[in-house]
Amino acid sequence: MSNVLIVDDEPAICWALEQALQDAGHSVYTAASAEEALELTEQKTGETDSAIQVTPDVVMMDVRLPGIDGVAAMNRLRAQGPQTPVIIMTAFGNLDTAIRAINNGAFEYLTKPFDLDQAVEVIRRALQSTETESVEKTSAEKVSPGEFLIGKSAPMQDVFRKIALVAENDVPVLITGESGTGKELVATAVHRYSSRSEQPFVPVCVPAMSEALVESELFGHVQGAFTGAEKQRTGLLTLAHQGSAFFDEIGDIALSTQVKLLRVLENRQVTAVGSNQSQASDFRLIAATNRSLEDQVAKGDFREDLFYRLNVFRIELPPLRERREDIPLLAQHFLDQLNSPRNRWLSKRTLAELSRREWYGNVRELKNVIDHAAIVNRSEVIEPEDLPQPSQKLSNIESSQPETLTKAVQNWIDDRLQTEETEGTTGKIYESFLDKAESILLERTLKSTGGNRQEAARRLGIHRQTLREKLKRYDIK
Ligand SMILES: Nc1ncnc2c1ncn2[C@@H]1O[C@H](COP(=O)(O)OP(=O)(O)OP(=O)(O)O)[C@@H](O)[C@H]1O
Repeated sequence: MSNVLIVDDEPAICWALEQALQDAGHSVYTAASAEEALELTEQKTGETDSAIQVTPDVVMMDVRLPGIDGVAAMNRLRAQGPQTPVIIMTAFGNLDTAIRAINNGAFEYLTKPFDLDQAVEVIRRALQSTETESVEKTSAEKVSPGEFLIGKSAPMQDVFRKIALVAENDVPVLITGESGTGKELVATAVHRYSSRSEQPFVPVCVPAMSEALVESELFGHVQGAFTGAEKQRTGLLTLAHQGSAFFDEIGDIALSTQVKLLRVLENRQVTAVGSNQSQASDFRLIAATNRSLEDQVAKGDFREDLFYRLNVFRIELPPLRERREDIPLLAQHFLDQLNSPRNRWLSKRTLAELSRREWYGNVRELKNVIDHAAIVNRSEVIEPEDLPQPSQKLSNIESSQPETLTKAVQNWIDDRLQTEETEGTTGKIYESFLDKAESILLERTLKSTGGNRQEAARRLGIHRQTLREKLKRYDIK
Protein backbone atom coordinates (compact mmCIF):
# COMPACT_ATOMS: atom_id res chain seq x y z
CA MET A 1 0.00 0.00 0.00
CA SER A 2 1.37 3.44 -0.93
CA ASN A 3 0.86 6.86 0.59
CA VAL A 4 -0.50 9.41 -1.82
CA LEU A 5 -0.64 13.07 -0.84
CA ILE A 6 -3.08 15.25 -2.77
CA VAL A 7 -2.63 19.01 -2.57
CA ASP A 8 -5.47 21.03 -4.05
CA ASP A 9 -7.63 23.86 -2.76
CA GLU A 10 -10.70 22.49 -4.54
CA PRO A 11 -12.39 20.11 -2.08
CA ALA A 12 -14.33 18.37 -4.88
CA ILE A 13 -11.10 17.41 -6.67
CA CYS A 14 -9.53 16.15 -3.44
CA TRP A 15 -12.61 14.13 -2.66
CA ALA A 16 -12.93 12.54 -6.10
CA LEU A 17 -9.23 11.67 -6.24
CA GLU A 18 -9.34 10.32 -2.72
CA GLN A 19 -12.19 7.94 -3.59
CA ALA A 20 -10.57 6.71 -6.78
CA LEU A 21 -7.13 6.23 -5.23
CA GLN A 22 -8.51 4.49 -2.14
CA ASP A 23 -10.40 2.12 -4.43
CA ALA A 24 -7.08 1.45 -6.13
CA GLY A 25 -5.67 0.44 -2.74
CA HIS A 26 -3.70 3.54 -1.73
CA SER A 27 -3.70 5.48 1.54
CA VAL A 28 -4.68 9.01 0.70
CA TYR A 29 -3.89 12.25 2.55
CA THR A 30 -5.15 15.64 1.43
CA ALA A 31 -4.00 19.21 1.97
CA ALA A 32 -5.68 22.41 0.77
CA SER A 33 -2.47 24.41 0.42
CA ALA A 34 1.25 23.92 -0.06
CA GLU A 35 1.85 25.18 3.46
CA GLU A 36 -0.47 22.52 4.84
CA ALA A 37 1.28 19.86 2.76
CA LEU A 38 4.70 20.94 4.02
CA GLU A 39 3.35 20.95 7.56
CA LEU A 40 2.23 17.34 7.09
CA THR A 41 5.47 16.13 5.59
CA GLU A 42 8.26 18.12 7.23
CA GLN A 43 10.18 16.31 9.92
CA LYS A 44 9.71 18.20 13.12
CA THR A 45 11.71 17.84 16.25
CA GLY A 46 10.11 17.91 19.67
CA GLU A 47 6.58 17.25 18.39
CA THR A 48 4.17 15.18 20.37
CA ASP A 49 3.34 11.72 19.09
CA SER A 50 -0.15 12.86 18.16
CA ALA A 51 1.02 15.20 15.34
CA ILE A 52 0.34 13.60 11.94
CA GLN A 53 3.49 12.95 9.99
CA VAL A 54 3.14 11.72 6.42
CA THR A 55 5.92 10.32 4.27
CA PRO A 56 4.31 10.32 0.86
CA ASP A 57 5.34 7.88 -1.86
CA VAL A 58 3.85 10.15 -4.46
CA VAL A 59 2.42 13.68 -4.41
CA MET A 60 -0.27 15.08 -6.69
CA MET A 61 -0.33 18.83 -6.50
CA ASP A 62 -2.19 21.67 -8.17
CA VAL A 63 0.02 24.40 -9.59
CA ARG A 64 -2.23 27.26 -8.48
CA LEU A 65 -2.59 27.25 -4.77
CA PRO A 66 -3.30 29.97 -2.26
CA GLY A 67 0.09 31.03 -0.86
CA ILE A 68 3.15 29.15 -2.12
CA ASP A 69 2.50 27.85 -5.63
CA GLY A 70 2.75 24.19 -6.62
CA VAL A 71 6.08 24.36 -8.46
CA ALA A 72 7.81 26.22 -5.61
CA ALA A 73 6.34 23.80 -3.07
CA MET A 74 7.49 20.89 -5.19
CA ASN A 75 11.11 22.00 -4.77
CA ARG A 76 10.70 21.99 -0.99
CA LEU A 77 8.98 18.62 -0.98
CA ARG A 78 11.68 17.18 -3.18
CA ALA A 79 14.30 18.52 -0.81
CA GLN A 80 12.82 16.23 1.84
CA GLY A 81 12.47 13.23 -0.39
CA PRO A 82 14.27 13.71 -3.72
CA GLN A 83 12.95 10.40 -5.03
CA THR A 84 9.31 11.23 -4.34
CA PRO A 85 7.55 11.70 -7.67
CA VAL A 86 5.40 14.81 -7.86
CA ILE A 87 2.56 15.08 -10.36
CA ILE A 88 1.61 18.65 -11.14
CA MET A 89 -2.03 19.38 -11.99
CA THR A 90 -3.22 22.53 -13.64
CA ALA A 91 -6.33 24.05 -15.06
CA PHE A 92 -4.71 27.08 -16.71
CA GLY A 93 -1.17 26.24 -17.61
CA ASN A 94 0.85 27.94 -20.25
CA LEU A 95 3.94 26.57 -21.91
CA ASP A 96 6.16 28.13 -19.25
CA THR A 97 4.26 26.45 -16.44
CA ALA A 98 4.59 23.08 -18.12
CA ILE A 99 8.30 23.60 -18.76
CA ARG A 100 8.84 24.92 -15.23
CA ALA A 101 7.08 21.90 -13.75
CA ILE A 102 8.94 19.33 -15.82
CA ASN A 103 12.33 21.05 -15.50
CA ASN A 104 11.91 21.26 -11.75
CA GLY A 105 11.53 17.54 -11.69
CA ALA A 106 7.78 16.94 -11.88
CA PHE A 107 7.09 13.36 -12.86
CA GLU A 108 4.09 14.35 -14.95
CA TYR A 109 2.02 17.37 -15.84
CA LEU A 110 -1.71 16.69 -15.88
CA THR A 111 -4.23 19.16 -17.19
CA LYS A 112 -7.68 19.40 -15.69
CA PRO A 113 -10.19 18.11 -16.41
CA PHE A 114 -8.71 14.62 -16.50
CA ASP A 115 -10.56 11.45 -15.78
CA LEU A 116 -9.94 9.53 -12.61
CA ASP A 117 -8.67 6.44 -14.41
CA GLN A 118 -6.01 8.61 -15.96
CA ALA A 119 -5.00 9.87 -12.50
CA VAL A 120 -4.83 6.32 -11.10
CA GLU A 121 -2.70 5.27 -14.07
CA VAL A 122 -0.26 8.17 -13.63
CA ILE A 123 0.09 7.34 -9.93
CA ARG A 124 0.82 3.73 -10.85
CA ARG A 125 3.51 4.80 -13.29
CA ALA A 126 4.97 7.25 -10.79
CA LEU A 127 5.23 4.55 -8.11
CA GLN A 128 6.79 2.18 -10.59
CA SER A 129 9.39 4.77 -11.55
CA THR A 130 10.70 4.98 -7.99
CA GLU A 131 11.13 1.24 -7.96
CA THR A 132 13.27 1.29 -11.07
CA GLU A 133 15.45 4.34 -11.50
CA SER A 134 15.29 8.01 -10.76
CA VAL A 135 15.68 10.23 -13.77
CA GLU A 136 18.15 13.03 -13.48
CA LYS A 137 16.28 16.25 -14.20
CA THR A 138 17.85 19.47 -15.36
CA SER A 139 17.69 22.74 -13.50
CA ALA A 140 15.08 25.31 -14.36
CA GLU A 141 17.60 28.08 -14.81
CA LYS A 142 17.84 27.99 -18.54
CA VAL A 143 14.13 28.37 -19.05
CA SER A 144 13.38 31.81 -20.26
CA PRO A 145 9.89 33.17 -19.77
CA GLY A 146 7.72 33.78 -22.80
CA GLU A 147 4.07 33.35 -23.57
CA PHE A 148 4.56 33.23 -27.28
CA LEU A 149 2.48 30.07 -27.69
CA ILE A 150 -1.02 30.93 -26.59
CA GLY A 151 -3.74 28.49 -25.56
CA LYS A 152 -5.76 27.56 -22.53
CA SER A 153 -7.87 24.80 -24.10
CA ALA A 154 -7.29 21.22 -22.99
CA PRO A 155 -5.76 20.19 -26.36
CA MET A 156 -3.26 23.06 -26.19
CA GLN A 157 -2.43 22.21 -22.60
CA ASP A 158 -1.62 18.75 -23.84
CA VAL A 159 0.62 20.26 -26.52
CA PHE A 160 2.49 22.29 -23.85
CA ARG A 161 2.90 19.17 -21.76
CA LYS A 162 4.34 17.27 -24.70
CA ILE A 163 6.76 20.07 -25.58
CA ALA A 164 7.92 20.13 -21.96
CA LEU A 165 8.40 16.38 -21.90
CA VAL A 166 10.28 16.07 -25.17
CA ALA A 167 12.33 19.28 -25.36
CA GLU A 168 15.27 17.99 -23.33
CA ASN A 169 15.22 14.47 -24.74
CA ASP A 170 16.99 15.09 -28.04
CA VAL A 171 14.80 12.65 -29.96
CA PRO A 172 13.23 13.48 -33.34
CA VAL A 173 9.87 15.22 -33.08
CA LEU A 174 7.09 15.01 -35.65
CA ILE A 175 4.53 17.81 -35.51
CA THR A 176 1.29 17.28 -37.39
CA GLY A 177 -1.76 19.44 -37.92
CA GLU A 178 -3.59 21.52 -40.50
CA SER A 179 -1.94 24.49 -42.09
CA GLY A 180 -1.69 27.54 -39.83
CA THR A 181 -2.18 25.64 -36.56
CA GLY A 182 1.22 26.70 -35.22
CA LYS A 183 3.50 23.80 -36.16
CA GLU A 184 6.49 26.00 -36.81
CA LEU A 185 5.93 27.81 -33.51
CA VAL A 186 5.87 24.48 -31.67
CA ALA A 187 9.08 23.45 -33.44
CA THR A 188 10.69 26.68 -32.27
CA ALA A 189 9.52 26.00 -28.72
CA VAL A 190 10.98 22.47 -28.75
CA HIS A 191 14.32 23.92 -29.83
CA ARG A 192 14.17 26.86 -27.45
CA TYR A 193 13.60 24.66 -24.42
CA SER A 194 16.18 22.05 -25.46
CA SER A 195 19.84 21.79 -24.56
CA ARG A 196 20.61 22.94 -28.12
CA SER A 197 18.90 26.30 -27.64
CA GLU A 198 22.14 28.28 -27.93
CA GLN A 199 22.84 26.66 -31.30
CA PRO A 200 21.08 27.42 -34.60
CA PHE A 201 17.49 26.55 -35.42
CA VAL A 202 17.48 26.06 -39.18
CA PRO A 203 14.17 25.89 -41.09
CA VAL A 204 14.40 23.65 -44.15
CA CYS A 205 11.49 23.59 -46.56
CA VAL A 206 12.49 21.10 -49.23
CA PRO A 207 9.31 21.28 -51.37
CA ALA A 208 9.92 25.00 -51.80
CA MET A 209 13.38 24.38 -53.24
CA SER A 210 14.07 24.14 -56.91
CA GLU A 211 14.41 20.43 -57.69
CA ALA A 212 17.80 20.88 -59.30
CA LEU A 213 19.19 22.64 -56.26
CA VAL A 214 17.83 20.49 -53.41
CA GLU A 215 21.12 18.69 -52.80
CA SER A 216 23.14 21.86 -52.95
CA GLU A 217 20.74 23.61 -50.56
CA LEU A 218 20.82 20.74 -48.06
CA PHE A 219 24.43 19.63 -48.27
CA GLY A 220 26.17 22.61 -49.86
CA HIS A 221 28.45 22.59 -52.87
CA VAL A 222 32.06 23.26 -53.68
CA GLN A 223 33.10 25.96 -56.09
CA GLY A 224 32.58 24.87 -59.69
CA ALA A 225 30.52 21.80 -58.76
CA PHE A 226 28.04 22.64 -61.52
CA THR A 227 27.23 25.47 -63.92
CA GLY A 228 26.46 28.51 -61.84
CA ALA A 229 28.27 27.26 -58.71
CA GLU A 230 30.66 30.18 -58.70
CA LYS A 231 31.25 30.16 -54.99
CA GLN A 232 31.39 27.43 -52.42
CA ARG A 233 28.15 27.17 -50.44
CA THR A 234 27.47 25.77 -46.98
CA GLY A 235 24.42 23.51 -46.86
CA LEU A 236 21.55 23.97 -44.43
CA LEU A 237 22.29 20.68 -42.68
CA THR A 238 25.84 21.82 -42.01
CA LEU A 239 24.53 25.11 -40.66
CA ALA A 240 22.26 23.13 -38.33
CA HIS A 241 25.22 21.24 -36.81
CA GLN A 242 24.70 20.98 -33.03
CA GLY A 243 21.38 22.77 -33.37
CA SER A 244 18.01 21.73 -34.78
CA ALA A 245 16.90 21.36 -38.39
CA PHE A 246 13.20 22.02 -38.87
CA PHE A 247 11.89 20.14 -41.91
CA ASP A 248 8.64 21.84 -42.84
CA GLU A 249 6.19 20.08 -45.20
CA ILE A 250 8.13 16.84 -44.81
CA GLY A 251 5.25 14.88 -46.35
CA ASP A 252 5.84 16.64 -49.67
CA ILE A 253 9.46 15.68 -50.14
CA ALA A 254 10.22 13.70 -53.30
CA LEU A 255 11.17 10.06 -52.80
CA SER A 256 14.64 10.67 -54.26
CA THR A 257 15.33 13.30 -51.58
CA GLN A 258 13.84 11.09 -48.87
CA VAL A 259 16.57 8.51 -49.58
CA LYS A 260 19.28 11.13 -49.20
CA LEU A 261 17.78 12.44 -45.99
CA LEU A 262 17.54 8.96 -44.57
CA ARG A 263 21.20 8.37 -45.32
CA VAL A 264 22.17 11.54 -43.45
CA LEU A 265 20.02 10.54 -40.49
CA GLU A 266 21.66 7.16 -40.41
CA ASN A 267 25.30 8.18 -40.55
CA ARG A 268 25.13 11.83 -39.48
CA GLN A 269 27.47 12.87 -42.28
CA VAL A 270 26.88 15.23 -45.17
CA THR A 271 28.83 15.51 -48.39
CA ALA A 272 28.73 18.75 -50.33
CA VAL A 273 27.94 18.45 -54.03
CA GLY A 274 31.20 18.09 -55.93
CA SER A 275 33.19 17.13 -52.85
CA ASN A 276 34.55 13.73 -51.90
CA GLN A 277 34.84 14.52 -48.22
CA SER A 278 32.00 14.17 -45.79
CA GLN A 279 31.47 16.31 -42.74
CA ALA A 280 29.78 15.53 -39.44
CA SER A 281 26.34 17.00 -39.02
CA ASP A 282 24.75 16.41 -35.67
CA PHE A 283 21.37 18.09 -35.76
CA ARG A 284 18.14 17.38 -33.98
CA LEU A 285 15.43 16.59 -36.45
CA ILE A 286 12.11 18.35 -35.98
CA ALA A 287 9.65 17.76 -38.80
CA ALA A 288 6.17 19.02 -39.59
CA THR A 289 3.48 18.12 -42.05
CA ASN A 290 -0.18 18.79 -42.69
CA ARG A 291 -0.54 15.46 -44.45
CA SER A 292 -1.12 12.03 -42.97
CA LEU A 293 2.25 10.37 -43.31
CA GLU A 294 0.59 7.02 -42.65
CA ASP A 295 -1.52 7.54 -45.79
CA GLN A 296 1.52 8.70 -47.72
CA VAL A 297 3.35 5.53 -46.70
CA ALA A 298 0.37 3.40 -47.71
CA LYS A 299 0.27 5.12 -51.12
CA GLY A 300 3.99 4.57 -51.59
CA ASP A 301 4.72 8.31 -51.60
CA PHE A 302 6.67 8.25 -48.35
CA ARG A 303 9.36 5.80 -47.32
CA GLU A 304 8.37 3.63 -44.42
CA ASP A 305 11.90 3.54 -42.96
CA LEU A 306 12.06 7.34 -42.96
CA PHE A 307 8.60 7.51 -41.39
CA TYR A 308 9.75 5.36 -38.46
CA ARG A 309 12.83 7.53 -38.00
CA LEU A 310 10.65 10.63 -37.80
CA ASN A 311 7.75 9.27 -35.84
CA VAL A 312 9.54 8.91 -32.51
CA PHE A 313 7.59 11.53 -30.60
CA ARG A 314 4.51 13.06 -32.09
CA ILE A 315 2.81 16.35 -31.30
CA GLU A 316 -0.60 16.75 -32.90
CA LEU A 317 -1.93 20.29 -33.23
CA PRO A 318 -5.72 20.42 -33.28
CA PRO A 319 -7.47 22.75 -35.74
CA LEU A 320 -8.62 26.03 -34.22
CA ARG A 321 -12.31 25.13 -34.67
CA GLU A 322 -11.75 22.26 -32.22
CA ARG A 323 -10.43 24.60 -29.52
CA ARG A 324 -12.69 27.59 -29.80
CA GLU A 325 -12.02 28.68 -26.22
CA ASP A 326 -8.57 29.81 -27.41
CA ILE A 327 -9.99 32.22 -30.00
CA PRO A 328 -10.62 35.27 -27.72
CA LEU A 329 -7.20 34.85 -26.11
CA LEU A 330 -5.40 34.58 -29.45
CA ALA A 331 -7.39 37.44 -30.99
CA GLN A 332 -6.54 39.80 -28.13
CA HIS A 333 -2.92 38.63 -28.26
CA PHE A 334 -2.63 39.52 -31.95
CA LEU A 335 -4.29 42.88 -31.34
CA ASP A 336 -1.89 43.60 -28.47
CA GLN A 337 1.04 42.75 -30.72
CA LEU A 338 -0.04 45.62 -32.94
CA ASN A 339 -0.36 48.13 -30.11
CA SER A 340 1.75 48.08 -27.09
CA PRO A 341 0.77 48.96 -24.39
CA ARG A 342 -2.60 47.26 -24.64
CA ASN A 343 -5.10 49.96 -25.55
CA ARG A 344 -7.50 48.37 -28.02
CA TRP A 345 -10.19 45.79 -27.50
CA LEU A 346 -12.56 43.48 -29.31
CA SER A 347 -16.23 44.10 -28.58
CA LYS A 348 -18.39 41.27 -27.26
CA ARG A 349 -20.13 41.04 -30.62
CA THR A 350 -16.75 40.74 -32.36
CA LEU A 351 -15.64 38.00 -30.01
CA ALA A 352 -18.91 36.15 -30.64
CA GLU A 353 -18.43 36.44 -34.40
CA LEU A 354 -14.82 35.25 -34.18
CA SER A 355 -15.82 32.29 -32.04
CA ARG A 356 -18.47 31.30 -34.55
CA ARG A 357 -16.25 31.05 -37.63
CA GLU A 358 -14.74 27.83 -38.96
CA TRP A 359 -11.16 29.07 -39.42
CA TYR A 360 -10.08 26.78 -42.22
CA GLY A 361 -6.80 28.72 -42.24
CA ASN A 362 -6.54 28.25 -38.45
CA VAL A 363 -4.49 30.61 -36.28
CA ARG A 364 -2.78 32.19 -39.28
CA GLU A 365 -6.17 33.22 -40.66
CA LEU A 366 -7.23 34.60 -37.28
CA LYS A 367 -4.07 36.70 -37.13
CA ASN A 368 -4.69 38.03 -40.65
CA VAL A 369 -8.28 38.90 -39.74
CA ILE A 370 -7.16 40.86 -36.67
CA ASP A 371 -4.44 42.65 -38.64
CA HIS A 372 -7.03 43.61 -41.24
CA ALA A 373 -9.60 44.79 -38.67
CA ALA A 374 -7.00 46.86 -36.84
CA ILE A 375 -6.23 48.73 -40.05
CA VAL A 376 -9.86 49.26 -40.99
CA ASN A 377 -10.85 50.53 -37.55
CA ARG A 378 -8.51 52.95 -35.78
CA SER A 379 -10.73 53.43 -32.72
CA GLU A 380 -10.35 51.65 -29.40
CA VAL A 381 -12.94 48.96 -29.97
CA ILE A 382 -13.01 46.59 -32.93
CA GLU A 383 -16.52 45.76 -34.17
CA PRO A 384 -17.71 42.82 -36.32
CA GLU A 385 -18.16 45.18 -39.28
CA ASP A 386 -14.37 45.66 -39.33
CA LEU A 387 -13.71 41.96 -39.92
CA PRO A 388 -13.11 40.64 -43.43
CA GLN A 389 -15.37 37.87 -44.72
CA PRO A 390 -14.70 34.38 -43.33
CA SER A 391 -12.62 32.13 -45.54
CA GLN A 392 -14.17 29.33 -47.51
CA LYS A 393 -12.76 25.86 -47.32
CA LEU A 394 -10.08 26.06 -49.94
CA SER A 395 -8.66 23.32 -52.09
CA ASN A 396 -5.62 21.57 -50.72
CA ILE A 397 -3.00 23.50 -52.55
CA GLU A 398 -4.41 26.90 -51.68
CA SER A 399 -5.14 26.22 -48.03
CA SER A 400 -2.09 24.23 -47.17
CA GLN A 401 0.76 25.59 -49.13
CA PRO A 402 0.40 29.16 -50.29
CA GLU A 403 3.91 30.05 -49.23
CA THR A 404 5.32 26.83 -50.62
CA LEU A 405 3.75 27.55 -53.98
CA THR A 406 5.01 31.12 -54.02
CA LYS A 407 8.48 30.00 -53.01
CA ALA A 408 8.52 27.23 -55.61
CA VAL A 409 7.55 29.69 -58.33
CA GLN A 410 10.11 32.23 -57.13
CA ASN A 411 12.86 29.61 -57.08
CA TRP A 412 11.96 28.42 -60.53
CA ILE A 413 12.08 31.96 -61.90
CA ASP A 414 15.39 32.72 -60.17
CA ASP A 415 16.91 29.58 -61.67
CA ARG A 416 15.68 30.41 -65.11
CA LEU A 417 16.94 33.97 -64.90
CA GLN A 418 20.34 32.69 -63.90
CA THR A 419 20.43 30.01 -66.61
CA GLU A 420 19.36 32.48 -69.26
CA GLU A 421 22.04 34.86 -68.13
CA THR A 422 24.82 32.28 -68.20
CA GLU A 423 23.64 30.70 -71.45
CA GLY A 424 22.87 34.02 -73.09
CA THR A 425 19.34 33.06 -74.13
CA THR A 426 16.52 35.45 -73.34
CA GLY A 427 12.83 35.93 -73.99
CA LYS A 428 11.66 32.42 -73.13
CA ILE A 429 10.77 32.64 -69.46
CA TYR A 430 7.08 33.46 -69.80
CA GLU A 431 6.46 30.71 -72.28
CA SER A 432 8.52 28.11 -70.40
CA PHE A 433 6.77 28.90 -67.15
CA LEU A 434 3.32 28.52 -68.66
CA ASP A 435 4.40 25.26 -70.31
CA LYS A 436 5.64 23.94 -67.01
CA ALA A 437 2.61 25.00 -64.96
CA GLU A 438 0.04 24.10 -67.58
CA SER A 439 1.33 20.60 -68.16
CA ILE A 440 1.22 19.87 -64.39
CA LEU A 441 -2.29 21.29 -64.18
CA LEU A 442 -3.53 19.16 -67.04
CA GLU A 443 -1.83 15.99 -65.86
CA ARG A 444 -3.14 16.26 -62.29
CA THR A 445 -6.68 17.04 -63.36
CA LEU A 446 -6.71 14.21 -65.84
CA LYS A 447 -5.36 11.86 -63.20
CA SER A 448 -8.11 12.93 -60.79
CA THR A 449 -10.77 12.01 -63.36
CA GLY A 450 -9.18 8.65 -64.06
CA GLY A 451 -8.30 9.79 -67.60
CA ASN A 452 -11.81 10.98 -68.47
CA ARG A 453 -11.16 13.92 -70.79
CA GLN A 454 -14.71 15.21 -70.85
CA GLU A 455 -14.86 15.42 -67.06
CA ALA A 456 -11.34 16.92 -66.91
CA ALA A 457 -12.36 19.64 -69.39
CA ARG A 458 -15.45 20.36 -67.30
CA ARG A 459 -13.41 20.66 -64.11
CA LEU A 460 -10.83 22.86 -65.76
CA GLY A 461 -13.53 25.02 -67.29
CA ILE A 462 -12.13 24.73 -70.81
CA HIS A 463 -13.52 23.30 -74.02
CA ARG A 464 -12.87 19.60 -74.76
CA GLN A 465 -11.23 20.45 -78.04
CA THR A 466 -8.87 22.88 -76.31
CA LEU A 467 -7.98 20.22 -73.81
CA ARG A 468 -7.32 17.70 -76.54
CA GLU A 469 -5.00 20.11 -78.32
CA LYS A 470 -3.12 20.97 -75.17
CA LEU A 471 -2.68 17.31 -74.24
CA LYS A 472 -1.28 16.67 -77.66
CA ARG A 473 1.06 19.62 -77.37
CA TYR A 474 2.46 18.43 -74.07
CA ASP A 475 2.42 14.81 -75.12
CA ILE A 476 0.23 13.81 -72.16
CA LYS A 477 -1.32 10.41 -72.60
N1 LIG B 1 -0.80 29.01 -30.23
C1 LIG B 1 -0.38 30.12 -30.87
N2 LIG B 1 -0.13 31.24 -30.18
C2 LIG B 1 0.28 32.37 -30.82
N3 LIG B 1 0.45 32.46 -32.14
C3 LIG B 1 0.20 31.38 -32.90
C4 LIG B 1 -0.21 30.14 -32.28
N4 LIG B 1 -0.37 29.23 -33.27
C5 LIG B 1 -0.06 29.84 -34.42
N5 LIG B 1 0.29 31.13 -34.21
C6 LIG B 1 0.66 32.11 -35.26
O1 LIG B 1 -0.06 31.74 -36.43
C7 LIG B 1 0.76 31.84 -37.59
C8 LIG B 1 0.88 30.48 -38.26
O2 LIG B 1 1.66 29.62 -37.42
P1 LIG B 1 2.72 28.57 -38.01
O3 LIG B 1 3.48 29.17 -39.17
O4 LIG B 1 3.53 28.07 -36.88
O5 LIG B 1 1.72 27.47 -38.56
P2 LIG B 1 2.04 26.13 -39.35
O6 LIG B 1 1.15 25.09 -38.79
O7 LIG B 1 3.52 25.86 -39.34
O8 LIG B 1 1.56 26.49 -40.82
P3 LIG B 1 1.95 25.77 -42.24
O9 LIG B 1 1.53 24.34 -42.16
O10 LIG B 1 1.16 26.53 -43.24
O11 LIG B 1 3.43 25.95 -42.40
C9 LIG B 1 2.08 32.41 -37.12
O12 LIG B 1 2.02 33.82 -37.26
C10 LIG B 1 2.13 32.04 -35.65
O13 LIG B 1 2.91 32.95 -34.94
